[in-house]
Amino acid sequence: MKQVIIATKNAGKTREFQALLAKKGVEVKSLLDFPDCPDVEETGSTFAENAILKAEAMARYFHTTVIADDSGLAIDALHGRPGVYSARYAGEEKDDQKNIAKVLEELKGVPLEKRTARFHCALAVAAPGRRTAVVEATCEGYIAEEPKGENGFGYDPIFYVPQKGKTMAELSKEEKNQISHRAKALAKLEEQWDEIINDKE
Ligand SMILES: O=P(O)(O)OP(=O)(O)OP(=O)(O)OC[C@H]1O[C@@H](n2cnc3c(O)ncnc32)[C@H](O)[C@@H]1O
Ligand SMILES: [Mg+2]
Repeated sequence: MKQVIIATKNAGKTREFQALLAKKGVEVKSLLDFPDCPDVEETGSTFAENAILKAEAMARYFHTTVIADDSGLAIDALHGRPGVYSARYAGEEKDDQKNIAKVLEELKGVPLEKRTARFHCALAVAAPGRRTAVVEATCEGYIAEEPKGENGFGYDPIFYVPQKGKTMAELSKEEKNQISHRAKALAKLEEQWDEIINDKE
């Protein structure tokens, strides 16, 4: 069985990688499968730096190739916030509802045309003794006036995708995986794929 470790403790990201990589016949393990693995401090100032920190720490820990995802939402009217602080925007407890409420409060009274935003995803591939590779992608949209939809995770209920006429949380998993920042970044790893996967008996 082909396998890859994604260095994330986020259940929503894990589900998306599982769906995206199932098509290739690759089994995804995330850090949720390894409850004892250490936390990595995200001290970088960019998505790429944080993805590299997480990937390299976990490649050392597991002695094998890992992919890390650092992602978040950049809102133009908020000068790019929440940005690299997306997970903890409303506090250390990483509460999606509180993060959404904080963003909507900050954007109160801002008209739709000024509510432009994008999701960013940086994926770092690290392996012991190898130079770490990074790819990045974005997905453009608007911040809705109120949350809508039950699918996805994080800021998906307030991220309006104009070409679909829906929020990201109203899209099916398959639809999100056709357009998302994460899917686009993963596609950029296509050429390196044979070196990334581990063959397990
Ligand atoms: O660091 P790991 O363990 O991967 O998990 P995390 O949740 O802390 O992940 P990040 O540090 O990359 O923070 C990303 C945050 O940005 C948001 N985010 C990222 N991708 C998203 C997506 O596809 N849809 C909605 N929100 C997303 C969400 O709130 C995440 O918690
Ligand atoms: Mg994190």
